Amino acid sequence: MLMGLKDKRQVEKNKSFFQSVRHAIAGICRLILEERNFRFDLIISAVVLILGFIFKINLNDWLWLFAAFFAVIGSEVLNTIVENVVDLIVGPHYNDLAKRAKDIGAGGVLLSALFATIIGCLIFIPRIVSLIK
Ligand SMILES: Nc1ncnc2c1ncn2[C@@H]1O[C@H](COP(=O)(O)OP(=O)(O)OP(=O)(O)O)[C@@H](O)[C@H]1O
Repeated sequence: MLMGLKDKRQVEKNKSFFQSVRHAIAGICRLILEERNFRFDLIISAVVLILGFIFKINLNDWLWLFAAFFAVIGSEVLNTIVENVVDLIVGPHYNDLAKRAKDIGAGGVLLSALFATIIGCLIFIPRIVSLIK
């Protein structure tokens, strides 16, 4: 009980590799439970994964899909960090620099989503077209 409480309010460095991993997993759980956009990205990724199996795409296409997937996830993680740090600093007050930082973070996510959409279209549209023909 005391250990758990101590762990919850820990501010010093992690003492072991397993403690680092435990905190990293807690971070991933937070992303899934608290970030709607992150959940949306995971659902889209699952759909694309299923499409990849259905169309039997090749290794090169899989590599591009994973690159796109991690680009979106990575930018979503960075955006969430920016949002949290900005909220920590300015709190619930309007601030021009806060708006600037959050809008730029959101812009990064949008750009990576655009990159992922282009990759998805380049991989799947020709296959869907040849299926229809
Ligand atoms: N403290 C602030 N000062 C000025 N503008 C702000 C502030 N907080 C939020 N905003 C504006 O509101 C927008 C949304 O805020 P925030 O990113 O916190 O919400 P969100 O719903 O978590 O966003 P997302 O859809 O990216 O998850 C920001 O992009 C920014 O334009």
